[in-house]
Amino acid sequence: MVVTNPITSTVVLSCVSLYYYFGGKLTVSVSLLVIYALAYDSEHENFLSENSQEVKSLEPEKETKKKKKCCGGKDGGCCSTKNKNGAKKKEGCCGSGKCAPKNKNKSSGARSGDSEVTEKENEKEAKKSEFPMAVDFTQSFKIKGKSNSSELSELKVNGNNARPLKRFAKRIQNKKNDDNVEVDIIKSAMTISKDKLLNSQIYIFYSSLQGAAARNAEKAHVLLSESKELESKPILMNLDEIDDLDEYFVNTPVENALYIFVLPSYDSDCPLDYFLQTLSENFHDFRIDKFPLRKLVGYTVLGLGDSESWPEKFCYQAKMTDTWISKLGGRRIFPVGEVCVKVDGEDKVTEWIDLFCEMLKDDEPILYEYDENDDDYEDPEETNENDDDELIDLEDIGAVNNDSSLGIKKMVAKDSPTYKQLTKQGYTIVGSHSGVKICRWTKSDLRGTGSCYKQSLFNIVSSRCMELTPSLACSSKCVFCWRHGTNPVSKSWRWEVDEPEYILENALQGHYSKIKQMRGVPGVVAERFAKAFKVAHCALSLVGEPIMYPYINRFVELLHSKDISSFLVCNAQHPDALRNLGKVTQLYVSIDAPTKFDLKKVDRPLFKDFWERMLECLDLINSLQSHQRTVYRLTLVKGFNMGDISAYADLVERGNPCFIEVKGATFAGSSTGNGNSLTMQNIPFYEECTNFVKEFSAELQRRGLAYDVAAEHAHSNTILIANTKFKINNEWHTHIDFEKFFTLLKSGEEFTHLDYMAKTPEWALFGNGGFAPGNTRIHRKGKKKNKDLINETVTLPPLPAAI
Ligand SMILES: Cc1cc2nc3c(=O)[nH]c(=O)nc-3n(C[C@H](O)[C@H](O)[C@H](O)COP(=O)(O)O)c2cc1C
Ligand code: SF4
Repeated sequence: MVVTNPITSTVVLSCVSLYYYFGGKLTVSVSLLVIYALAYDSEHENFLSENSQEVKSLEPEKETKKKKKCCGGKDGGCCSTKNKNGAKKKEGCCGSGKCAPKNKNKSSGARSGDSEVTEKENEKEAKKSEFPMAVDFTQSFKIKGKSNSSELSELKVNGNNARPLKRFAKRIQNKKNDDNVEVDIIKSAMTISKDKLLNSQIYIFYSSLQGAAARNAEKAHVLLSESKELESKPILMNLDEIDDLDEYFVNTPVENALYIFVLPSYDSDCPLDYFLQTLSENFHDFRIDKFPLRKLVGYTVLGLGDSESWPEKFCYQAKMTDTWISKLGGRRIFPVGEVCVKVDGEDKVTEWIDLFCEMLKDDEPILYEYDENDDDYEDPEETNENDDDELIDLEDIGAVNNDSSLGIKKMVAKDSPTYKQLTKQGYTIVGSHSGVKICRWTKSDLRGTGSCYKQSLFNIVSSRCMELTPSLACSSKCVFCWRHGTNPVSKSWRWEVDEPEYILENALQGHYSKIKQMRGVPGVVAERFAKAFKVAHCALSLVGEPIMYPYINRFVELLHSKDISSFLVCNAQHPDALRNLGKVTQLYVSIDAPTKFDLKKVDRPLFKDFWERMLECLDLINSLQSHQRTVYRLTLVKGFNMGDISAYADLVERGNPCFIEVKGATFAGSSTGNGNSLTMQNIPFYEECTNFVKEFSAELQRRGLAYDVAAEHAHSNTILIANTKFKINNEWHTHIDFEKFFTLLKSGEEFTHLDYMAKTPEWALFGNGGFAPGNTRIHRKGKKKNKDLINETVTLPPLPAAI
């Protein structure tokens, strides 16, 4: 029996309850039911009889119920209710008010002949109706906007909504991030204008009291006038003779103007004061466009001064000019030159002008802003979101590649997600398996704010260092790796191989192109910038395992033939490659943990016999490769590998390296996606690193091993323990004499690490901080100063960001 009337349902339920209550006294219940039915019937005619009819006509009723729902048709769909005879009783549309014809026909034969007039009446009636209209709420859960059939089918096919919906959201997020990245790139790396710099009209402004600036401005004028590539002859102008400075510094004389300033500095009254005052006033004058000089194609400043007599105010007015022109919207297209007329002479001016002329021909994008924080580590969120969707573990690909039917593949093909990911992170992918990336220390050194720790420990100048790997693939997945496993992993080489010549040529090109982009960044030191175009060192590390590259020896030889020193870092997992390695300037072995158990935890190596492999490598360091300058690199991760000093000492005893470089890990964000669960708690403080090193050194000495703490670079939590054979006459010689290295190499004679060492400077010795003189230390906002590091630190006033 089907009971639909709510009152009836209540009565029946009551009866059943009473039946049970009275212990199955059916008679009582039935009598109560009959009494109620009689009473109800007298009030509602034929209640029982009508209900019995309803039961009989079950199928038509079903249809009636169905039609009470919104038809969900186009234009809002039609809603209708019918009376018990099946005739139209009430009608309403939940959307536009139009009834979809399909449903009209279906609902009843009586509807087929309805006229438009009737429809309108019905609409009115529906509006008057007190009953709520039926609404299909399933529509509310559909994804808004343009439907994407593939997304929807993905949702359907999967069956489990959680995962695809997450992926869907992720992709939307990716899209958003991609857009942001694009905007940022456009903002920070835009070229000056659509026109080439060579098509611009150059104005050379100078101011001079004693003639030096006038002479050098004239020199620039002559050199630029001789250039056949410049479309217009440059114009030379004495700032002090311009009647109305606004003609040039509020308005611009022509549309394609490019300004060069050749300026002295005077700490006493001079005409330049008026010029600088005018610029400052213009900047603060609310009636003037805030950035009037954005109309310029670009500008640059060459300062002349005297660094001996005015070290504190060296070229300060040239720097002020740079600041104001930039504040007024000018785009710096070349680093500010600072020439000391006493020390450098006028050759340096010529050098600056020559390089400037070279740069005019370049279409390379120019960075106008540079945030050092960008280089520290990638945004973990950004990296993580692609972990499971896009990045492919190349070990797995390797397995696929073993299928001979597929042939040898490229390690990182141009159209692969890994390629996209790595280039997004700033890598220049060279060929199919090498990468080059300008390191943050290179940028920092270019800006005069300090080199990396390898300068204090070994004499590497960061602005002349290229960071490169000939193998983006690695055989470990270290927890502290700043790539978060975005690089390919594999135990052995399974890919196409590029020739060393090709890699080096293109890597240098990629490196120089990134250096060029730095020419507009505030603070770039022109002299370092010029020298950066002659790479002197190559750090073969970056990401991946360089020693896996089959032609690593040929590659290193090629570097040396160009007077580029080689610093090769290996992960101690490839003893065969290490056995065959030729001479390198310095050979690193990463010792990421002192015990088998810890090493597995930290490095997550792919090899099952990883521990035996490492020990074999250490034996090689102590035998076949003992002629090399060998370094153990320890990366300290709190809670992972800082405990067992005695076990570390065992490894030192085994390999007997020249140096032990101890470095606190840097936080590269944590990522659960690839098992990297590091947090800031795992990053040791400098004091913890120094304590570790002192204990370590004491343990080595206790065993009769000749090691002691030698140098440091406190800024990057790095300390060097050296074998005391590098202490000559009680003075540490941990630095490298590069000239000597190349001379020895070219001589063809055999030589060892003891033949090209150089004295460690005072500032680099342990306890002195290791911050190289000639640089300005900048403390980042919010970063607590370490009381041990207060020597030679200056906090610079913020430079205006160029527009
Ligand atoms: C009185 C005086 C003050 C100076 N003040 C500075 C100074 O503050 N900073 C600086 O770098 N050079 C300073 N210099 C050096 C000049 O800037 C330098 O000699 C410059 O080449 C002069 O250019 P000019 O011959 O075109 O006037 C000063 C020189 C003099 C004579
Ligand atoms: S040695 Fe390494 S950290 Fe230092 S500048 Fe070169 S690439 Fe950068």
